[in-house]
Amino acid sequence: MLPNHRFTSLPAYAQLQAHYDVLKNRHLRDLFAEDAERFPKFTRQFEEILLDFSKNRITDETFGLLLQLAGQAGLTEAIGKMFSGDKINRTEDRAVLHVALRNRSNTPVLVDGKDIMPDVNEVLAHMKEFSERVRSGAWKGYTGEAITDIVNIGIGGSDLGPVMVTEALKPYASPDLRVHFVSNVDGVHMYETLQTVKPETTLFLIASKTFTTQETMTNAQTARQWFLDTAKDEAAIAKHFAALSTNQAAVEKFGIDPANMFGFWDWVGGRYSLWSAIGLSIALYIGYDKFEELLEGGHAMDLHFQNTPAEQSLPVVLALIGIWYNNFFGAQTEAILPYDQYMHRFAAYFQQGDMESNGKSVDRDGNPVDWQTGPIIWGEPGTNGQHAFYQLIHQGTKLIPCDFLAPAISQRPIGEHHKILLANYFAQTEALMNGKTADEAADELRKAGKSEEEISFLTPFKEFSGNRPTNSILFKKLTPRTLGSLIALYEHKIFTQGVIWDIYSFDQWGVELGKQLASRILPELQDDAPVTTHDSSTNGLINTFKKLRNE
Ligand SMILES: O=P(O)(O)OC[C@H]1O[C@@H](O)[C@H](O)[C@@H](O)[C@@H]1O
Repeated sequence: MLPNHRFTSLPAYAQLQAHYDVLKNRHLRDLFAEDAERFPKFTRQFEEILLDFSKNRITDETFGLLLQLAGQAGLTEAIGKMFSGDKINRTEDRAVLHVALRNRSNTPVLVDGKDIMPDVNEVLAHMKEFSERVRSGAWKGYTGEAITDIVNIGIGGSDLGPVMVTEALKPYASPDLRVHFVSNVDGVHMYETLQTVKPETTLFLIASKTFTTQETMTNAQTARQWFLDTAKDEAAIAKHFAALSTNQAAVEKFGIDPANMFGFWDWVGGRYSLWSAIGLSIALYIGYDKFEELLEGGHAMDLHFQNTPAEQSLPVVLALIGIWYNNFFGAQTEAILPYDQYMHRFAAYFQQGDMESNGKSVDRDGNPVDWQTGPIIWGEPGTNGQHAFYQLIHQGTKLIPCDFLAPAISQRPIGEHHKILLANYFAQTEALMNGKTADEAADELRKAGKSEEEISFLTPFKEFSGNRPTNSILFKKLTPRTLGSLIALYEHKIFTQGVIWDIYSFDQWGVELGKQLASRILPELQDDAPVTTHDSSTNGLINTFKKLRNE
């Protein structure tokens, strides 16, 4: 169990509050002018990843106080508890051990006194053997043809991680194997996917920790039926369906051969499960060796998080900077902006990772919090975002801390593209920091030949306040190892913030109510009788739906 504390009662909280009152009016331009050492002081390196957090509204004092906050919240102890298999997911009475899935050191990890590493290694060996057979063409479909298409059917954590990673690591993929993801229960998603594949050469992965999720089970049944419409023989299912799950009984009931089941455990949270059997689509797509490199990258970041003092730890730094804006500046959101097209689902992945983990409003004692917890996470790849929503980041009324991520080496070096991309990457954080003063804006207008009257009208619109904070994460190349480290970096950032905010980051009760109500409503949609069992809005909507579908 994690020790409880009131976030706002930590001594450093009050000190930070007082410090904020002084610092809130300081401009980053001045902080840089006063301190030539900001870059060396506020950068941290991990392998081929550089984190520059110097363009944040912090001083040495701020950073020192934030570190004290982490210390007072018992971060070191909490990290120890997670890695040692303590049941820190208290409301579900579970350990939190996605780190064991990528524990390449293979040191024993105990849950209820039993070392779980042999089980982890056994599933990995199964994934290796299976993915190698499929990729080499040794695994045959029911007509004797090799597999050309993988369809992963899953949702939430059983979808977003594999989608994000297979997109990010596309350059490592086999040209002979396509991978598709069906998540939405909207039949359109399944329909469109099935248009592009053939039953004889398709392997379906039914990815569900619980194997009860309505969307996934519905999609899986549809896929099964579609397959049997052609194959005609239930025995053929064994060659075309595999299950990634913790629920063996439900897998068998569905009709999947237990030999094609890849298990994992209740101590793997859905949104932390891409490292588990849920990552089978990744192993199939990029090959098991590359999947292992991804695990190694995650593990290297785990060791860094465990063994590095807080002030040197990249995840801790990211977490503290986030808390500074979230809890003192009142920022509501954080943008994740990768300057790498292959990372186009990275922000979407961490929408679940962060918002499902830290979107909580009771503390670990069950009392309502009176401080802000998890931020709204959003983002799109640069440079697309620049031409869409950056206007608001530069000149809007909201403070939006941003993470800018970019590789030094492109996976696809074509002409001048990467230099242009990176010029934009560097320019944006510089612009957000410095802004443009009214004098600078007026000078530019004067040089462009505008009249004094035009200059005085236009200047306020052309002025940029600047002082808008960013982190820059610059890495050498988006390899499987680096991606693994980047994912683990954000995972541990989320963990650190949850510890400091005194909330439980590894349950997700907030998703249950909607599920319950949907299962109550579904039978009501079976006929056309008007419903009266809900509030007037819900009744009205359901009854309008029933009318519209029959017109
Ligand atoms: O893998 P399962 O059991 O089908 O669950 C899928 C998703 O279901 C959602 O309800 C949960 O909020 C997610 O955390 C989870 O990843």
